Amino acid sequence: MKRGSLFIFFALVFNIAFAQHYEYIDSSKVMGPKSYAARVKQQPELRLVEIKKYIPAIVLDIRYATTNNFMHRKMYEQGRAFARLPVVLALKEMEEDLKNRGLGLKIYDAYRPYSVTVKFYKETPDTNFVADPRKGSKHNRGCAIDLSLIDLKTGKELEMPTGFDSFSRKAAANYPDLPAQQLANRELLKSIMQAHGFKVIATEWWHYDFNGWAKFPLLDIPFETI
Ligand SMILES: C[C@@H](N)C(=O)N[C@H](C)C(=O)O
Ligand SMILES: [Zn+2]
Repeated sequence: MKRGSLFIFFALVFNIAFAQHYEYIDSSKVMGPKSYAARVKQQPELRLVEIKKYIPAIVLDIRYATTNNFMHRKMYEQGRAFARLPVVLALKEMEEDLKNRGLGLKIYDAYRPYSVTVKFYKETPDTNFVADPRKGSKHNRGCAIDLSLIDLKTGKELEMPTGFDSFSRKAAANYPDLPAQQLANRELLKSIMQAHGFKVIATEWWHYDFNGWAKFPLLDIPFETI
């Protein structure tokens, strides 16, 4: 065998041996760090960016970087929030609108690596509240944000129907039987998010998908490599 062919042969064997394989999905549907880097070189306008860098005043409460979450353990090494550039630009516009009303944003979660979605599902296989890893989550595409509103004067969250990740009926985006102030706050969040290109999911008042999410592939990239 010629040297060139030998090199290609070993490169292929190496790739097959070390490529990431997933239990629930065709592995070619999930981008790892290498293929993501190649893709964003061609389309930098679709890259993941750190939300704080674009919106410094945004408040982060990244629950999966703490033990205060439904898994009761740290799922992320770092309490950081990333999303695709168009998502972050929409959030930035929204934050500017909100500032004029004395309100701000608090983020609980944004881009989430696919392998974390798999861990969620294995422990809580309830697809009302946790994405099915056969399809992946919009979070894995860098196109979903879990968030709430805060009062800029006090820094406190506006009163909402439930806490974050309360996997209950009351958490539904249209749950009707609530105190007037909670309903008003939830609906305010909904109308502002809709006006900026986001859509709430039926089961969780805090979870918003960015319109056009389907053109962004699923990713499994740790925060440290972004
Ligand atoms: C786990 C919860 N915060 C969430 O994001 N649920 C949706 C359905 C998801 O996993 O995409
Ligand atoms: Zn979510």
